[in-house]
Amino acid sequence: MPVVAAALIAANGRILLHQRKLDGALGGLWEFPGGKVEPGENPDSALVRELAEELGVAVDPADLVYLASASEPGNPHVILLYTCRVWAGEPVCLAGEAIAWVAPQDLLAHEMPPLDVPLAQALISSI
Ligand SMILES: Nc1nc2c([nH]c(=O)n2[C@H]2C[C@H](O)[C@@H](COP(=O)(O)OP(=O)(O)OP(=O)(O)O)O2)c(=O)[nH]1
Repeated sequence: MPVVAAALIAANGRILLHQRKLDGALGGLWEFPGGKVEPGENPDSALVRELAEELGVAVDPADLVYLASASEPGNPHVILLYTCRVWAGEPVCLAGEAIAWVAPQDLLAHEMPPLDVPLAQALISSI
């Protein structure tokens, strides 16, 4: 089951993390915003939709740059991480518990779901 996620990278180098709702699956953990690819969608269009739903921003699929994927034994989900440096609108928290702009060196200090950890490491290595 494909899941797509984005590292929004601001001009000052900070990266947006999204805190999941406290009461749901993986509650309270900090992740890269995104979600499941629905039937009939391709990964880019799913991520554009999720970023609009979760953050209220408009992203051009051409500004999504694939970076890395993560999966784990026994879990049907595979997460594809894209970076994005261009969007329209100021991100706000529409669906989760909170958002935060985090310096790269502080990413791993945030408690993350398991698959977001190697994605964060790949991101840190890439910038
Ligand atoms: N970000 C993240 N998601 C994970 C991990 N492990 C894992 O099973 N997942 C699952 C939880 C969700 O079912 C799915 C991510 O989708 P989501 O819950 O954020 O987005 P969504 O809005 O499309 O999903 P939903 O509310 O309809 O269930 O991936 C992980 O390590 N990180």
